[in-house]
Amino acid sequence: MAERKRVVVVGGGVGGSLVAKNLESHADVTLIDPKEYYEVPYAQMRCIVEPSMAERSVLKHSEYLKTAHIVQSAAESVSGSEVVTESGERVPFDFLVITTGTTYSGPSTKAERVKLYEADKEKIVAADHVLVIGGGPVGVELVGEIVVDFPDKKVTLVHSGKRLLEFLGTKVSDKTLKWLQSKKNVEVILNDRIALEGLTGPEYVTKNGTHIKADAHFVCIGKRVGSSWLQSSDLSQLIDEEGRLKVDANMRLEGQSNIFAVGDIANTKEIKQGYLAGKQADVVVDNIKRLIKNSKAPKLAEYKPLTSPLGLVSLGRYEGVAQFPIVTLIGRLPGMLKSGDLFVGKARGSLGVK
Ligand SMILES: Cc1cc2nc3c(=O)[nH]c(=O)nc-3n(C[C@H](O)[C@H](O)[C@H](O)COP(=O)(O)OP(=O)(O)OC[C@H]3O[C@@H](n4cnc5c(N)ncnc54)[C@H](O)[C@@H]3O)c2cc1C
Repeated sequence: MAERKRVVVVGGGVGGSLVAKNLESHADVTLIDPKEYYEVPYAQMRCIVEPSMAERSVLKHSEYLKTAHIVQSAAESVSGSEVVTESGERVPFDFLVITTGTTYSGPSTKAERVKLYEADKEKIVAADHVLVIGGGPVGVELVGEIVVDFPDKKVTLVHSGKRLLEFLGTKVSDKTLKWLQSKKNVEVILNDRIALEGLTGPEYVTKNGTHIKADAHFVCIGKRVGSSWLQSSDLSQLIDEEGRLKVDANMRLEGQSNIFAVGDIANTKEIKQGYLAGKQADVVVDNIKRLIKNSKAPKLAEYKPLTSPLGLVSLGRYEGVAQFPIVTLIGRLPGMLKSGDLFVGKARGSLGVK
């Protein structure tokens, strides 16, 4: 019998967990991730107000992977056909899939992750006034969770951009601003910022001189693309000006026959979303299977980037705001699509876990 091919997946997030799961019965798969778990990212802000949800939204890699090897360490570089980890392991590959989306600096065990959510909730419970910094999807979703579960708290949202949720269209921004201000009494400060160095409180001063007295703050600003670990390898030539990896139509790194990228790290021309990471993962799984079967230039599947941005942002546990191709909706209807379970059941199902 021919030897099984070695597939190394770097990053255990939305894309990496799916690639590892769907290839483990076809190849000798190794997943490299600094955490012992995959976390459904869409539920993160709910976990802050309801930490017990993390029992379902945080899954140890060992819960959904049956035969794949798990190396719990950050990858440090790619050297020839090996991935070198911070823990000093050298993991050889026939196929490499890079899915290190955005940089991660949180806890590495599930128990610590849950504890952190409990501490976050206590912070909110003890506060009369909560300050949220950053009006992208993460900041807006957190504010939504707080105002729905803790309607008596005063909440201030400070955002450096001129509108909220800039990754979607202006209709989404306008409707969301109105929902927050008129319906939920949130103080929204746009076009202003709070310096993050030495941030303590309870007195916060914005760049434009507004004073905010708050008992707790949360920083929800965009994370960096997770490609810095590749800087010292030959693949660094394939990092674009945004820090993403240049991929071809088959999701392979440009000019590479056996190295793929999936998810936020890939420079596909579209918004960066988890459901797109899932679609890319399907293409990569398909292509690696084809290459395993027939290494002599088989026809490979192509990934078609999204042409009009679709987006769904939850506003607490009942409502949401959605941008579809021809209509933008806010309220219970988009909320029904996401805000209850936040796709946790779906994500668990796609990894074969009930
Ligand atoms: C609150 C919130 C709500 C969201 N809502 C939606 C939504 O409704 N719909 C939607 O489609 N998208 C949503 N997104 C966006 C979505 O989560 C991302 O687009 C998606 O997670 C990208 O997947 P990924 O696999 O590229 O990276 P990630 O899921 O970010 O995973 C990256 C993985 O790489 C690992 N890693 C990083 N560096 C290294 C290294 N050096 N070595 C090894 N491993 C490393 C990390 O530990 C992590 O496991 C939301 C995001 C957040 C935070």
